[in-house]
Amino acid sequence: MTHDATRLPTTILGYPRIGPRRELKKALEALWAGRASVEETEAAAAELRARTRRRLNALGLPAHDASIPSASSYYDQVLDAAVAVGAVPARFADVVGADGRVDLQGYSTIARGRGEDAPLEMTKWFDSNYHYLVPEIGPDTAFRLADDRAVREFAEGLADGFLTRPVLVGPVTFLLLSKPADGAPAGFAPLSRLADLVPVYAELLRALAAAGATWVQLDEPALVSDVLTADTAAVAAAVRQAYGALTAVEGRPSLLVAAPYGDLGEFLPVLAGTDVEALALDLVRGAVPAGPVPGLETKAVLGGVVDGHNVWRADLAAALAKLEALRPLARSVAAGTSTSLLHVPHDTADEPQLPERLRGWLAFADQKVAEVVALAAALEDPAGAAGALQASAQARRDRLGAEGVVVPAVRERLGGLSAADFARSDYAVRRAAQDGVLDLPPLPTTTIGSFPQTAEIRRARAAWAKGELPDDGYTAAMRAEIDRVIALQEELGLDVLVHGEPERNDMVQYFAELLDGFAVTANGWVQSYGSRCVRPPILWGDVTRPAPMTVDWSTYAASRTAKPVKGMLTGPVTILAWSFVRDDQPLGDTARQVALALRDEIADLEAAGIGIIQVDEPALRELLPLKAADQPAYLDWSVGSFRLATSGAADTTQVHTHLCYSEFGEVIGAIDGLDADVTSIEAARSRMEVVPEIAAAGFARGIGPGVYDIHSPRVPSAEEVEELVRLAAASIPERNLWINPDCGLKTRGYAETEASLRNLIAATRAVRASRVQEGAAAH
Ligand code: MET
Ligand SMILES: [Zn+2]
Repeated sequence: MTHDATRLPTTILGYPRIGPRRELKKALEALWAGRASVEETEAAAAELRARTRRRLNALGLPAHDASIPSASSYYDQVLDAAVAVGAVPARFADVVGADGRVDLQGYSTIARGRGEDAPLEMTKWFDSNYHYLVPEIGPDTAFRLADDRAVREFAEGLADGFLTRPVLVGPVTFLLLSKPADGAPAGFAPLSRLADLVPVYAELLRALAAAGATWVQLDEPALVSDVLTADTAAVAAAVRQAYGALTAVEGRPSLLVAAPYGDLGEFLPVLAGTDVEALALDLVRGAVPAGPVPGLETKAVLGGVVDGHNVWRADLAAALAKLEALRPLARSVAAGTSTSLLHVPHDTADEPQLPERLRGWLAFADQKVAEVVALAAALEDPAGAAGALQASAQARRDRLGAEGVVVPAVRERLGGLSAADFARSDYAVRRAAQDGVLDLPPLPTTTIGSFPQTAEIRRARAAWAKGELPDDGYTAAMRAEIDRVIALQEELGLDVLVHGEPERNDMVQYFAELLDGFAVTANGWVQSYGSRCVRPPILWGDVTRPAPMTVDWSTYAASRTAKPVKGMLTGPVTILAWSFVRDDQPLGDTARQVALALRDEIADLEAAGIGIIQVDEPALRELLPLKAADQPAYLDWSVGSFRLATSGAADTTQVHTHLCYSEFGEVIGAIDGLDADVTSIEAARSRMEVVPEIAAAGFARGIGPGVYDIHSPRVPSAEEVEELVRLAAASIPERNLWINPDCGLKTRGYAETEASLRNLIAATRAVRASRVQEGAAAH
C-alpha cells in the first residue's frame, strides 16, 4: 500500500499494555524478583506485542497502513521518553552502559529506586488514575538519542508483517511534565531546554523513517491543560519552534500530533498553523470546532469520538454526526479514540460472570476498536453501516431503561435535600462536644486505617470469594486478624485505634461489592503504574445500600479494647474516581447518591457506638478538571458530596478524613470546605512542606500531617519522626495537631510497621514531655 499523507488510517491512540492476563506484570515482577533474566522478560514482552498486533488486525485495523499503534512500554511512556533522550538523573548515571544505553535492569532501577536513591517521582497522568514518572531536567541535562527502542519495536513489527505507527510522548509535553533537576537554579523551567531536545526527536524521526515508518504519533496532551500551560504565549512559541523544526526534517515520516484528555482550545490554531500532516482531537472531552480554523483545512484529522476513558458502548450515531461536522473543516477525517485505550480493560468477553444484559452495554478496548472500525465504514457508506448504528442506539436505550438505572426512591430522596443536609454545627460547638466525650491526650496518635495484609488474610479472602471457605470460617479469620491488630495497637500505645481493614481487597471495590448499582469485573485490570494494576468497579445504576457494610467489623474491634476505634469508610469522590461511572447524568448527581449511602452507614456506625469515623478522600485532587474554568463547579459538587455523606453525624462524633498523593496547593480551600474535624494528609516525604501553607490558609481544625513515609520499607528513627513533629508543631497549634503515618499500612510488612509505629509513639511522647516542661517554665 502506498503512503498517503493527506489521509489518516482508521486508528486508536493506544492499547492496553499490560496484557489480557497481566502477562507483562508477571514478566516484570519475575525479573525484579530475580526469577527471570532480562532476555526472558524481553521475550515475554515481545510475545505480548506480537499478540497485540494480531489482535488489533483481527479486530479490523489493517496491517500495512500504520493503523496499528506501536505503543508498548515496560513501565511508563514518559520514562521511555526520558530514557530515549538520555535524561537520566545524575544519581542513576551508573545505569547507563558503556555503549551509552540503559538496559531493562537500569530502566527498572530508575523507575523503582535503589537504596537511598529515590526513584523518579510518580504523579497522576492528566485526570486519570494512571501515574507517570516525572523526568528531572536541569540546565546541564545532556540530551542525546540514548535509546532507540521505538525504532527496534517498529522494525520488529515490520519483520512480523505489520507496518505500525510508533507513538512517542511529544517534546513539548515531555518538558512541561518534567520538573527541574536537583541543583537547578531557582526559576529554571525545563521548557527552556526545548532547542536542545528537539534535535534528538529529529534524529529519532530520521531513524524511524530509515526503518520504514510512514506515520509517527507524537502525544501532546499537556496542551489541553491550562494548568500546565499557564504561560500560553511561551507554550505556543514552543509548539511552533518544536514542530517547525521537526517538520523540516528531511525524509521524515508523516506526523500525527495527538491531544487527548480535553479540548485544545487556543492551541488548536497554533498546531493547525504548523506543517504537521495530521492532528488527533479529543471529541469526547472536547468539541468539534464551531467554525473554520486557519490551517486545519490542510490537515488530516482523527476525530476522537470513541471514549478511551470509560467503558460504555458509544452512541455511534452521535459519534458519526461529530465526524461529519468535522469534515468541512479538515482536509480529511478519520475515526478514532479520544485517548489511548490504556485506561480500559481488554475485552468484555473476559467477564462471563457479568449479567448478560449489563455486558451488552459495555465496550472495553477490543469493543472500542470495533466501534472505530464501524465508524470508519459509516464514513464511507452511511447506509451500509445502518445496522451497527441501530445496534448501538438500541444498547443505549436498553441501558437507560433498565431496572435499577433509575430507582425512584433514590431520586425522591435526592430531590428532597436542602442546604441543612450539607452542614454540621459550627466547629467550635462540635469541638467542645467531642472534647467532652473523647478523652484524648495532647498530640493524639492514630493510623490511617489499613494494617499489613498478610498472605494469610489474602488467602482467606480469596478462598471465601471462591466459595472454598464458609462464611463463619472467613469471619473467624478476619476477627483473628482484628484481634492481632487491636492488641498490637494497644501494646504500642496508640490513642485512636483502627480495625485494620483486613476484609478489604481494595478500598473502593469493597464498597462497590456491597452497594447496589455497581458491578465488579473478574479480569478488568487497568494499569495504574508500572506493573501495578487496578480493577475499577462499574457504577451503572442508582446507588443504594442494602445493608450495613462496615458496622460488624468496627463494633467487633471496639469490643476488644477500651480505647476508641475509628470507623473507616471511603468517600464518594474517591469511589467515583476509582470506578467506571455511568455517563447518563452529571457526576455530581452520582456522587450524591453514593454520599447518601455513606450517610446511612455513618448513622449505623454511630448507633452501634462508634464515635470517630474516617471518610477517606485520597482522590479529591485527581478529578480536578484540567481547565481552571471547570474547577469551581467540580469543587462544589465534590466537597458537597463529602459534606452530604458526613453532615448527619452528631456533634459528638469526630469525623476524620484522609487525603494523600500530595499537590494539595490547588485544593487547600476544598480541604477546608470538607469541614472534617480531623484531616490527615501525606507530608513526610516532602518534610512537611505543605503544612505552613495549610496553616496560612487559615485551616483551624484538627490536622495530622504524616510523619512516617509508608511508601518504602525504611523504618524512620524516633529522632527523625520527632523532628517532623516539631516542624509541624511550628505551624499548627498543639491542640489541633495529630500524629499519624502518611497513609495506610497495607503494602508494608509487620516487622517494619511495628518498628516504625514504635518510633512514632516514642517521638510523640518526647515532644509531649518537652512541651509540658516548656509550659511549666512559662508559668
Ligand atoms: C490511599 S488512602 C488509603 C486509606 C485507607 N484507609 C488505608 O489505610 O488503606
Ligand atoms: Zn492514603
